[in-house]
Amino acid sequence: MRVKICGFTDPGQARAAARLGVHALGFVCVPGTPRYVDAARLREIAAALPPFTFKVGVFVNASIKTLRAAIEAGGLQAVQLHGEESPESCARLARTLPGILRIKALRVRGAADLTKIAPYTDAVEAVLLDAWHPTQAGGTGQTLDWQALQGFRPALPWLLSGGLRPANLAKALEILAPDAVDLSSGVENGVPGQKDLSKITQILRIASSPFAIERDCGE
Ligand SMILES: O=C(O)c1ccccc1NCC(=O)[C@H](O)[C@H](O)COP(=O)(O)O
Repeated sequence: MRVKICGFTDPGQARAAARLGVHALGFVCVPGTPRYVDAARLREIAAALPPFTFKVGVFVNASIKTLRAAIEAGGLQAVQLHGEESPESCARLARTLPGILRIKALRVRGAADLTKIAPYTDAVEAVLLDAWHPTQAGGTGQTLDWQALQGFRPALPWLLSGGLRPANLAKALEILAPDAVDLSSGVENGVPGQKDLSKITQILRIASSPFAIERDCGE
């Protein structure tokens, strides 16, 4: 099970997470949100990371100019799109941003929302299912209804996100079979953007062997 951790703001914490074996690191490039990193900070974090670290920028309805600036500053390999980006605009990014993987994030309130995924099948490389929230585009700590997603097998790779933490990851992986998991607030110490390396270590352990781990990761 691949693990993506999102919302790093500190170069030292990002480097430590990469060294622990986190597969992909995410950086929130959305001004006005609590984990926002601007281009200068993104550059600083990227410079602190070991070679070959997979870096993902997180955006909401960003312009091509904004995407390009962040890709350049952070040496990003992928963009994760949390706004109302249409399948057509995602498909166009293959030409405007060649070589950059596209992940479309969809906020899911119920099984009916899953019908939104099919139009993205040929437009992005992966979808990320996040929890629905009336005002926040991500990082909410809210979980999806995992039972309602049981048997979910989209035509493209998918990441499970939304409210995952050491105490519930094994349970989520008992019910669902995503290609990767994505976490943010569940591996923080209560302050947005401040990651807790011991929680990240627990997550990596659970993700590598979810059914062998006793659920002793109480909150
Ligand atoms: O994390 C944010 O602050 C954020 C803000 C705006 C758009 C997206 C954002 N996060 C995207 C992520 O990939 C998070 O990891 C995902 O929403 C899950 O967050 P959490 O429920 O806290 O694990």
